[in-house]
Amino acid sequence: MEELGKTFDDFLENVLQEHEGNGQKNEKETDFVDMLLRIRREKPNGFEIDRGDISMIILDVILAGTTTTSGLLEWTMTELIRHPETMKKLQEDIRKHSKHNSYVSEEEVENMTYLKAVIKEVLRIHPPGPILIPRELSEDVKLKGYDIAAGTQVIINAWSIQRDTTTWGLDAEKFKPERHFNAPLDFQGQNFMYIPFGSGRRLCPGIGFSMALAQVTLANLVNRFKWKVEARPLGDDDQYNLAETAGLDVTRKFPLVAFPSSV
Ligand code: HEM
Repeated sequence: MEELGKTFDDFLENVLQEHEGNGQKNEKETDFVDMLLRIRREKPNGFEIDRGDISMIILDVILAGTTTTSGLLEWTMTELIRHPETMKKLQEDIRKHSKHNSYVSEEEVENMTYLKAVIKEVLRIHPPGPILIPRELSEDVKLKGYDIAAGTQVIINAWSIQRDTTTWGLDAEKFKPERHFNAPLDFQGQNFMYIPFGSGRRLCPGIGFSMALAQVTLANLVNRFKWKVEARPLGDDDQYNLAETAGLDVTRKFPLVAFPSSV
């Protein structure tokens, strides 16, 4: 573990040194690290950040922003391959809104309501961060007849909240994007039956970034190719495809191996 920490510190140090070497040459500033370095240099809002803060922000983005988004895409492809009808409807939605044959743009994705419902549904039954960030109570609380003392650590199980049949109905375990049509649920965590990005002060700050990335990547993967997985010779495919890892972020236990062919 110490070794890993040292390697990571070296990696962050190299990234910073390389970008500091760029100075102000990167005028377009499309690079996230250059942008942070400019904020440190120019303090545009009177806000100070130091080199240590920048390292920690880069670390946050790498730790919190990579497997969550790639896991979401892997679960989405898994569910689409398990549900060919949904895959077909999604392809129709994409083709209806996209002018190009070769790619789907970020602007076009904005109008794809079925695509958004598919992603919402995947975040409901496969939330990549299923137990949120643990909270500690700052004062004694009485909740639904339970006394919870100040200092108690509370773990919120979004995974099970989002599969609760009392709020989601008897088919809560079923993958059904249509349930999000005309539903007012968003990702802001104000409706506690749906909290894939958490809620309150610690709400995920990466919602906009991860949604933009996931939507446009998914639209292009589905629009351009037909996808197929190899049938497993024996055993229950669902048990294999839906097995989850354990941990703070939860991905597929057995990676998805899918083969594209042209449409
Ligand atoms: C599908 C993608 C993602 C999902 C499902 C997700 C989910 C979550 C969840 C559930 C939390 C805990 C919120 C809480 O406890 O209330 C969280 C926190 C966080 N996420 Fe994300 N996240 C995703 C992508 C990203 C990305 C792309 C970034 C950064 C670029 C990011 C950065 C963070 C950070 C820094 C925190 C900690 C916030 C804090 O403690 O105040 N996440 N995320």
